[in-house]
Amino acid sequence: MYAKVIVDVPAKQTDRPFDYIVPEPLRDWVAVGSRVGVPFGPRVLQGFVVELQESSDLSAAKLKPIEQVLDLYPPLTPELVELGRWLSETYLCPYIIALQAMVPGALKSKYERHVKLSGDPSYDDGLFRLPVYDEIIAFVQSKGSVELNALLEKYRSSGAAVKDMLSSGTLVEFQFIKGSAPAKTALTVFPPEQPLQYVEQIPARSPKQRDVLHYFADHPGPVKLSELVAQLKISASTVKGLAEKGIVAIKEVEIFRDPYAGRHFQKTSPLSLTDEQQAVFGEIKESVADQRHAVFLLQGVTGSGKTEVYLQAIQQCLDMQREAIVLVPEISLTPQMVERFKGRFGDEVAVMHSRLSQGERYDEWRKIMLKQAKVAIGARSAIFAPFSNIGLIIIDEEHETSYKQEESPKYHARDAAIARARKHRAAVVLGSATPSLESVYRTTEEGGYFRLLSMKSRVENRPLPKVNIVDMRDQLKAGNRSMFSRPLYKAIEERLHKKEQIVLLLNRRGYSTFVMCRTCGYVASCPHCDISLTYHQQAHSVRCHYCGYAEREPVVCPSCQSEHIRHFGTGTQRVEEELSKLFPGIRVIRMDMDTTTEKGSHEKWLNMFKNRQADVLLGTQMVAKGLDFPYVTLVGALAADSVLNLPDFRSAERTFQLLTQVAGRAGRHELPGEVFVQTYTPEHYSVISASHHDYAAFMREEMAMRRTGGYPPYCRLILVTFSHEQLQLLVRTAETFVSRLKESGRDVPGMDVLGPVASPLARIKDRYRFQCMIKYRGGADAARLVRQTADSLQDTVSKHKLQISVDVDPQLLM
Ligand SMILES: Nc1ncnc2c1ncn2[C@@H]1O[C@H](COP(=O)(O)OP(=O)(O)OP(=O)(O)O)[C@@H](O)[C@H]1O
Ligand SMILES: [Zn+2]
Ligand SMILES: [Zn+2]
Repeated sequence: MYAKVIVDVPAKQTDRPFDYIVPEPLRDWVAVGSRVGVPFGPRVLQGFVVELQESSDLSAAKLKPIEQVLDLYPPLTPELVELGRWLSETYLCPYIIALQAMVPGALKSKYERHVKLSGDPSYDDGLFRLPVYDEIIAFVQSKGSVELNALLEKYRSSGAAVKDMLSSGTLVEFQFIKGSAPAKTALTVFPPEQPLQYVEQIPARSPKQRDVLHYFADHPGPVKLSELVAQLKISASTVKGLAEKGIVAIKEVEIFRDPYAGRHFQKTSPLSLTDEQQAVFGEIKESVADQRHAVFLLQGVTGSGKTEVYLQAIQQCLDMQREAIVLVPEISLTPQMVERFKGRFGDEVAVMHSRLSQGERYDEWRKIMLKQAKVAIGARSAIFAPFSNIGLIIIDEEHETSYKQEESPKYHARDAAIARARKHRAAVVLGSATPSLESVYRTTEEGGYFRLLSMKSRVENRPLPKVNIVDMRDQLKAGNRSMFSRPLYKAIEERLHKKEQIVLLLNRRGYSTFVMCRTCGYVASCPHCDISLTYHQQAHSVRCHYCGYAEREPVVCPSCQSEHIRHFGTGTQRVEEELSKLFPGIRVIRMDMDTTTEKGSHEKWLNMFKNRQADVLLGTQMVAKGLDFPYVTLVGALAADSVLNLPDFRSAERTFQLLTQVAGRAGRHELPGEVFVQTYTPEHYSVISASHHDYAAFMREEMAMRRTGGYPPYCRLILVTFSHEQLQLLVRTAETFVSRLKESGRDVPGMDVLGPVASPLARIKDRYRFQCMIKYRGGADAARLVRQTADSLQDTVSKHKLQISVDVDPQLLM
């Protein structure tokens, strides 16, 4: 038997399957999707089996055997192996990168450098050696092989000897693939069927052993040894004594690290649906019941009860013995959200997100693999949950940009979901109050086969909050230089008085705090990137958000030596300071990148707010999504235009989405809500239609703009970014690329190559950046040409370490 293996070398030359012999003893272990160790040149590399064959086109004499199989069960299903191919072709990345993206981090290849003895250690070359040489030889021999770092650690003062032995060939180095992430096990006690039957056999001087038997009489079934010991206040040797007598058995059993262990989830039952919910649910249910592939775009206003529809649709799917995946944006994957799913489906839910430790993530993934979980809920990468019988995939807040991965493979989870659902004949539900234009377009005859479902009112006909637009230019004219307009100020005062709660949104991007000299206008900027440094209060430092460069906040201007240099702008920290000044005693919770890095902090803040230990929840986009707190009656968007001014054709869409989402946090329960949107561009249609909750009006206007401008969804885009330290070489390569692509794309209808131009972020980490944009309609022709053209520049690229990055359907144009 032969296997085709994709090896772990993400380069153009190796981006194809290589044939290997499957040796007899490994036959039962190797399957499509197995992770294997294979010899490749002088090394042993990790790879994935993508095909098995009875014969090979190459002669067996030329082929090498697979050396090891790394996991008990293949980490990828054949369907995922196939999806990997689709990802690599669609998003133009090496196949291995796509395959690795689908397995948990704990399984990503880790190579260790090991050493072993080259030959017979007793061989004496007659040369004088320090005694430590013999010690090292004896040590390595006793172990067979040793990790190089461990050896150097042990013989710390004899590093030179080790090096010497490596160069003389006494020791040889080889690479060793670290095997599968260790599953965690626990000693577990298995009781006999009739525990009390054995009580007589226990001598009276061992009353504790009798206690154990009585315990099992009341609690039949296996129990963790540690738990039993703690419960009965006995020692482990008591239980071992019983095991030696053959009364109980102690075995090592695999356990899952449960990130939600010890947490009780209130069991919930299905709510009776509103008419609108019922209508929507009916359609989804039918498609799930018929095992028919369909994509539904569910547009439901904030608070219309989309989540309840998801829950009932999942129930339907589980009833049919099929599995479900729920994607939510990372920042909405709050404990509140998890609770709603765990509350309904209990232990059948596996949760996958980046705040879990690698071990926890791995165990959640294994629960799916071993069919102990039927529902996977997680951020983007949960779309690769290794289920084999998917009935339903839900993508909540489908418009979110975080569904597009920024690193290779630059996939969009929405399209990966559709690709998977097709194979499984599953239904896809894309839910949002503000669906993306791309998805809406695909509900039209011209654009695709999505079906539009909508829910226009909130549950129990609660009114949507009243939204007031505040023109900040008027505020300035009236002499108010504060970041709070008069109306918002009054509204906050009133809520504090009534002990109601407030959510304040400040979008960080474009509004972070920078350091400027008032005398000469100097702005502290990163020496490696073309971007200003951001002020951080805690360390009194300034930092670059792209490369991590940091320095102390300057006290004199480096340019003119003036002392009038200080931090400016309205970061969340400044808003917090100003709030405390204006409203002494106000209790503020600030949620941004700085306050939520610690594990569990996100949850802690939200719990405090939920328990009304704070008046204000202040934050970045994090506070705009998914939160459902009954006492929030006021929402303020402090700088609504911060997104609008970004150089991106989606800026109006993003503004509309953000304002709608944050406004949706107010008045979701009995108390009515009110919203203030502070802006310098109150006449903009995205601001006006958000204030009227008028999605249709926004959509009409925005679609027309895109059609005229020739932007998605009326065409598709590929963004190609070039980067290098030398500007000239960079520009020359980018120009060659563009002219070659134009030449080869002459006959592709509707293809347009723009650029090259300097990227909006013109330099990162000392590398200049140029980009070109390809607009096209329809099929994969354009993508194929882009790949070919990039490949034709391969020589320049590898010779000068130039980088070409290709982004199909880009979400960020920086
Ligand atoms: N059929 C129902 N009967 C009673 N209450 C319901 C019903 N459906 C949902 N709710 C409640 O209404 C509130 C809003 O529902 P939910 O959070 O699901 O809305 P949503 O559409 O997901 O909102 P958003 O998009 O703003 O997150 C929740 O508190 C939910 O428990
Ligand atoms: Zn200065
Ligand atoms: Zn930098």
